[in-house]
Amino acid sequence: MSAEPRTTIDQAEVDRFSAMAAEWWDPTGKFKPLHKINPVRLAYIRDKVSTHFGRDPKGHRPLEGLRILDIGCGGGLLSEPVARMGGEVLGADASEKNIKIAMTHSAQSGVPVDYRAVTAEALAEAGETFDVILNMEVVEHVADVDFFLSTCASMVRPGGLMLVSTINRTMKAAALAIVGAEYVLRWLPRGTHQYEKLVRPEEIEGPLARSGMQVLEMKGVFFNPLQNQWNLSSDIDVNYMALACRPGQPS
Ligand SMILES: C[S@@+](CC[C@H](N)C(=O)[O-])C[C@H]1O[C@@H](n2cnc3c(N)ncnc32)[C@H](O)[C@@H]1O
Ligand SMILES: [Mg+2]
Repeated sequence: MSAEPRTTIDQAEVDRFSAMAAEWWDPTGKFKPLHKINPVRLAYIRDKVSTHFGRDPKGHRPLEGLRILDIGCGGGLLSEPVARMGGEVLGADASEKNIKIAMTHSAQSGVPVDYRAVTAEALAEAGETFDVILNMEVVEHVADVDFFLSTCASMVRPGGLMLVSTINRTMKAAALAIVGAEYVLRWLPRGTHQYEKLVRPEEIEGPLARSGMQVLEMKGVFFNPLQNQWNLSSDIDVNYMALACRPGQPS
């Protein structure tokens, strides 16, 4: 008897996102926190990716010609603005419903993105490779973090980058990102994040290093209630992003 193939899909998680799919592009809906955090993470992506590839971050289309995978793209909140910066974006999500919403939105806005309802393991199996992989707010929702990250890393070309954002598994994150955001402020539906599924920095660094990648920096992202906005921070106890590269020359 053969063993079940290894999968990154946690079906209950994918179903939860599918059930909310109609709200992806509503800035006041269930994905409001992602809309609010978008400016700071898009600026970070633009800066880091364009600088790494020798482009001018202030240029018109600084990501022109780079092949970019947005894994777990949801409704495309990142895929579209990254495509506007010139990236050739493949938006992949395990939920067909999310992909349908993303396709409809991109058809309406006229921003081309190659959306596909596939997993990272299916893309890797098909031999796909990328200059940049955006892995934003997904690791805390998958079935097998190690397999998910190493599969994504295997698709990063020499000289390429991967960005991973998630929530740290700390008491501070439980207080702010779960109790605060889901129960007190009600920014997110209850049950969006489970404490055990949150991901520590070393749990990202480990599989990436074993896949031959080098973590260049970890950056915190913190909500400032006085400014009512998210900013970069040196505190990685709650929300944070990891930037990693595969050594080598970009082709
Ligand atoms: C919190 S959303 C993040 C959406 C987007 N990356 C963003 O930051 O705006 C997580 C997404 O990951 C998707 N997802 C969960 N498990 C996945 C898997 N194993 N492979 C691909 N996508 C997955 C969900 O369907 C959902 O759309
Ligand atoms: Mg999340």
